[in-house]
Amino acid sequence: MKITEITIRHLKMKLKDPFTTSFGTFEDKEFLLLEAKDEDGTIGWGESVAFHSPWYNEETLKTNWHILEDFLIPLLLNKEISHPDEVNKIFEPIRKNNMAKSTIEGAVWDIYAQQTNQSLASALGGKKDKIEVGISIGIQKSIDELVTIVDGYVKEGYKRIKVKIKPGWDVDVMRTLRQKFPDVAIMADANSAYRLEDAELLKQLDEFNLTMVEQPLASDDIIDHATLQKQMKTPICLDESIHSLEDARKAVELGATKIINIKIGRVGGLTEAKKIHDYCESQGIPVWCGGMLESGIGRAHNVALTTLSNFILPGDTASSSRYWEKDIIEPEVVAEDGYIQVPQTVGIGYKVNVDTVESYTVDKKIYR
Ligand SMILES: O=C(O)CCC(=O)C1=CC=C[C@@H](O)[C@@H]1C(=O)O
Ligand SMILES: [Mg+2]
Repeated sequence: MKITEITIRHLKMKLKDPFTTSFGTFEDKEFLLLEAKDEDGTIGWGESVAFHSPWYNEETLKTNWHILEDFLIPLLLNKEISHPDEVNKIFEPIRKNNMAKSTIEGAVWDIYAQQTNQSLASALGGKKDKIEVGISIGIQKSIDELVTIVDGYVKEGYKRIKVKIKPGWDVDVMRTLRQKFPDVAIMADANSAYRLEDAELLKQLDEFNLTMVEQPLASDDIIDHATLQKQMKTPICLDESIHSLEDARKAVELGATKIINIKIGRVGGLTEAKKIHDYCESQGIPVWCGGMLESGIGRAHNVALTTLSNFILPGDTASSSRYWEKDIIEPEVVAEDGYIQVPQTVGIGYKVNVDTVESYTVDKKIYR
């Protein structure tokens, strides 16, 4: 396979529900979409999960465009490759910038799956024909509002409820949710809002039988999470701290985590995501697929990855309709009673509606 043309588009899609983070509240999702064409004219799609601002990690939409245009595309364009696993090797001279690397590698995987006449799930070695999914809910104005939202999603059949916590919005919130929903799988995502000094407070969460507490401490930490895990019954799940197989190995060996949230973009692509999955499986560490408010293309990649055997916990890949009035794929991703049927057609398994893509496109550049 030889990639002969790449198109980068900057899309701006209005979110149905504003997304609140430590950086503020976003009404829109702005992200890069990458369309790769090979010498036979086969087209593959990849999505950058880098946000418009560097609040989740150091990458942004603009840094991704720069790294893709000035380094990754020149390295890959018109180079003969036989398998997507080679892309990581070609990108080795470029440090970090995992989300930029993942954007282009995902498109190569899509082309490879089409050329080998199989679904992306099958190309990755996935066997499931449906995947279990949960829902991630942002911080709300009041606990009552949160309870109403959770109630709606539980009634829709989502298998796991993820809520964000931060100092002042944690123990009381989780106590109320557990009282209202005694039998629902509930987890908390702290997005590094706490310090090791908060251990006594975090230990209070052990009372609520949570499935996990995600990334309670610093986004570049492993050692303090190991200290905290020794003091908590609730399993710690790492997200932002894990950028590679090596990070996962060190975290597991140090006892810093009992569960890993795999996000394809954060770890540099599907090849590395699969390596982390396989290592965790060998160590008895369950994994699940995190979300980054993806459009249908990133959502499709997440669905395919989640078909691998050790994705045994529900992920954050909810229905397209939770995020978008109109997604850019047909059919849209639909979770019914907490399950998504895995498309068996070749490639990512969903048709990309290019007219809809163009309707959301605010900037575009073609590289040959
Ligand atoms: O895609 C989804 O719906 C999940 C989004 C989500 O929970 C997150 C996205 C990015 C950073 C965090 O806020 C959180 C996470 O850490 O998983
Ligand atoms: Mg997280």
